[in-house]
Amino acid sequence: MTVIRIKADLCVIGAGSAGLTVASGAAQLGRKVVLFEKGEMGGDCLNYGCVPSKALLTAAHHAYAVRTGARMGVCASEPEIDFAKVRAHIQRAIDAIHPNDSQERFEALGVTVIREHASFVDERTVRSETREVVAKRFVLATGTRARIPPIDGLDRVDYLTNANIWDLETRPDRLVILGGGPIGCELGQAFRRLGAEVTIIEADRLLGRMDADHAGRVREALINDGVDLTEGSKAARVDGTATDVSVTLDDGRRVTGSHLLVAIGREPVFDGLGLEAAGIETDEAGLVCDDKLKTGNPRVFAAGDIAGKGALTHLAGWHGSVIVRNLYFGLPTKQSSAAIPAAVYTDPPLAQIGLTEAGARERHGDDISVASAAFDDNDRAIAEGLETGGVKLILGKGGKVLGASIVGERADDLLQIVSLTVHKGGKVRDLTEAIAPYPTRGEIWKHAANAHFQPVVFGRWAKMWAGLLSRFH
Ligand SMILES: Cc1cc2nc3c(=O)[nH]c(=O)nc-3n(C[C@H](O)[C@H](O)[C@H](O)COP(=O)(O)OP(=O)(O)OC[C@H]3O[C@@H](n4cnc5c(N)ncnc54)[C@H](O)[C@@H]3O)c2cc1C
Ligand SMILES: NC(=O)c1ccc[n+]([C@@H]2O[C@H](COP(=O)([O-])OP(=O)(O)OC[C@H]3O[C@@H](n4cnc5c(N)ncnc54)[C@H](O)[C@@H]3O)[C@@H](O)[C@H]2O)c1
Repeated sequence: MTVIRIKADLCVIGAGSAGLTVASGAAQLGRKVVLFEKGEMGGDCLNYGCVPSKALLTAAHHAYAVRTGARMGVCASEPEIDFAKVRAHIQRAIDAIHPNDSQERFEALGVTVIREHASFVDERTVRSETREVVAKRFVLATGTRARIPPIDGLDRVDYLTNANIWDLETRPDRLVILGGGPIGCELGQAFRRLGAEVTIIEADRLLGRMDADHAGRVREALINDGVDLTEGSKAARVDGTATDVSVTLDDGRRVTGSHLLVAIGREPVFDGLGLEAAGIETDEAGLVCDDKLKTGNPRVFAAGDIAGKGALTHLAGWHGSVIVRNLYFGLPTKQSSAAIPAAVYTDPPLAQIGLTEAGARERHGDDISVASAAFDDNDRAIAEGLETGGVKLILGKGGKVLGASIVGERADDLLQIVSLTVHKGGKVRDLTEAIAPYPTRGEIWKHAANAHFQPVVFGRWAKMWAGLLSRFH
């Protein structure tokens, strides 16, 4: 086969959230961009991650609302789940978002899109089956895939991962999930609410990176939903077939199910990338790169999951933006300069930004304080009958907001109110200043901030001052 040679300003490998952000930014700035994608445009987020999982959860939460409406006088019987229609709803969501990430859109932006596997042949050349690209700069954005642990017998069972669970034509009857991270919790709750029996096996504690108290609210919700949850035990052995699995735990207990989902974390995708030829080093997390995402080869940058700095779509987008700022705007930007929020879309959802209480204590000892408020003291939450959860503000010296965590209805969106304060290095006082409409859940941040100032605002000196002023008014 003849190989066509191309010269470009930028060559991007991987058309997921990270690669697409860099490619569109550079192309809109008039750079000649070549983008390689060996699989689906849009990568994991659109096809096997965020979008299908959130669409599945939405269907599951509808089923839950039908089941529990009676407490508000809306009576309905147990919902009937048509799994084919649930799948159609997921596909509709993917199809609706697809045009943003499509080959056609990127070609219209002027990007040369090549749907082939790419690999380095030397420090500044990438080759695929039909093309060879020599470029000034390269971005590796090849993502991650499910990490498969070396558990005895696992390789003899047709287990599921986030990549193939969307192919199931019928709902699993009894789903066993290895891992109680975001994937285990979101998919576990979704399938449970859609009628499956679900067991989650978590080696440590559920949602271990999130605030422990707030993660506890998600734990309670999963247990109330009927999820069978085991924390602190690992799978030691797996037996069975694709539709009849048995997992033996390290404490000797046995868990059985019709399907097994492995969701214990991610591993970087380096396959056949020719990294040695390009002089690029790797470690367990991903490509070794500096704070501007430059690898050991000064022409090559890492972006998204493969950079080993976290696995989130908005982080991948931020990486893309950091690279475009540095290369094409001349704005020196470090990837660590932004606080990255995270949300888990269970019911209740859980979200956080900056340091957790535990992380802040580890770093700053007793120099921190925590201001909190609960949704059972928020009028909107009470009116909705959804009072679970609350917020925590983690405060450093001078009231600087070091971090925030929220659990409860719409926590994912509500976090954004405080995200700006954290991002700008703001103080707790900033949260007391804006007036929130009543009754909204967002009032809760002001409530927590006010709780911090309560002893001062209504303290002894304040009373004396008010007494003095009242003599003149
Ligand atoms: C079930 C699940 C739910 C998730 N939910 C959320 C969520 O709600 N919110 C959130 O922020 N994050 C979520 N994530 C994480 C999010 O999906 C990832 O962080 C994001 O997709 C990473 O984007 P990326 O561009 O780094 O990699 P990817 O999206 O993995 O894209 C990499 C692309 O590179 C291609 N590729 C690899 N090697 C080559 C090669 N040699 N040549 C050509 N192409 C190649 C691959 O085919 C792939 O399309 C979820 C993940 C999963 C698994
Ligand atoms: N809402 C979101 O933003 C969202 C949703 C899903 C996934 N994601 C991203 O995808 C990444 C991967 O998700 P994940 O849930 O697979 O990974 P994770 O690393 O976040 O969680 C994996 C969990 O599995 C446990 N574990 C590890 N080995 C185990 C074993 N042998 N047996 C049982 N448990 C074991 C860990 O203790 C951990 O709690 C996340 O880190 C996140 O960045 C994000």
